[in-house]
Amino acid sequence: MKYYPLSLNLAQFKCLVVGAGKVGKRKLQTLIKFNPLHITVIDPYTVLPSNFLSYPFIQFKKKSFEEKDLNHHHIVFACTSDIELNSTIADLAKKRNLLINSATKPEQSNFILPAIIEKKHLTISISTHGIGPALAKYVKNEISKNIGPEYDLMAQILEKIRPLILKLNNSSEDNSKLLNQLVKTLVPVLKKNDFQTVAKLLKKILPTPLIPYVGEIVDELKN
Ligand SMILES: C[C@@]1(CC(=O)O)c2cc3[nH]c(cc4nc(cc5[nH]c(cc(n2)[C@H]1CCC(=O)O)[C@@](C)(CC(=O)O)[C@@H]5CCC(=O)O)C(CC(=O)O)=C4CCC(=O)O)c(CCC(=O)O)c3CC(=O)O
Ligand SMILES: NC(=O)C1=CN([C@@H]2O[C@H](COP(=O)(O)OP(=O)(O)OC[C@H]3O[C@@H](n4cnc5c(N)ncnc54)[C@H](O)[C@@H]3O)[C@@H](O)[C@H]2O)C=CC1
Repeated sequence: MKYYPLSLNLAQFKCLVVGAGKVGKRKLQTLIKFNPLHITVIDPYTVLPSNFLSYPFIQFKKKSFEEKDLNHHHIVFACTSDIELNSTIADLAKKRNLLINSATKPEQSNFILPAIIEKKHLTISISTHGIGPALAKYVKNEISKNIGPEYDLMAQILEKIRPLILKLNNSSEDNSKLLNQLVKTLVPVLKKNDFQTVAKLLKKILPTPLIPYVGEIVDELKN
């Protein structure tokens, strides 16, 4: 089985997590980082720790799962210790065309979760297509060792400069060439924290109308 990776805007989705055990809490911890519209957590036996309850978008219901709990939700995580129940939840969710992740049986899910490296402006997802989550976790730790602050700094520059470049109304081809050149040239210099050279290179590479922005952009990197 091959899974297609995509990045969801969770601000538009209501999530349901059934089972607040070890796995349910891990899924919840990841969801929280990505600003979901709402999360309902259901568990009849385990109480959700108070650190989770302080989020205004999380609602905990100390009850057993019922089909009507699926109402108004878009993404469902079946994380109970009851394999049969996870399977039932998956079937019901699929009947309603919901996104469903079963912690026990990937083949019952229509999406699975990758291991992620989460930086301010960069997310790296690693999946083994369900073959070996421990391997996904290991690769994540290996890659993490090589991901320093330079990529976030580059993203910070792009956040400012890319909209301005696009506003110049040059061809897509020219924009692509310029932005690829910026990234390729600046990342190695950002890695050395050499902001003076970053400013010099920006002035050299950017189109003339954008040069006045360089000082402000580089100052913000230092903060
Ligand atoms: C298919 C998938 C469905 C899904 O959950 O989305 C799935 C399924 C299962 N996981 C199981 C076990 C473990 N899962 C982890 C860890 C993680 N599992 C995650 C994702 C996924 N797990 C999806 C595929 C991801 C991919 O494509 O690689 C991560 C990446 C993301 C996350 O969960 O947020 C997170 C990394 C956290 C991190 O980054 O640190 C560890 C490691 C550990 O705990 O140390 C173990 C023990 C070691 C092992 O078994 O490998 C079992 C057997 C349960 C049992 O034995 O009963 C099943 C069921 C089955 O495989 O049938
Ligand atoms: N996908 C993954 O990454 C992993 C999946 N698993 C699988 O995930 C499942 C859960 O594992 P853990 O979280 O470690 O178990 P756990 O025992 O820590 O948590 C299970 C939770 O399900 C709750 N539960 C039981 N019946 C329920 C019901 N009717 N309605 C709502 N909640 C109910 C329990 O109260 C408990 O809090 C297991 O089937 C396990 O094999 C385990 C490890 C990793």
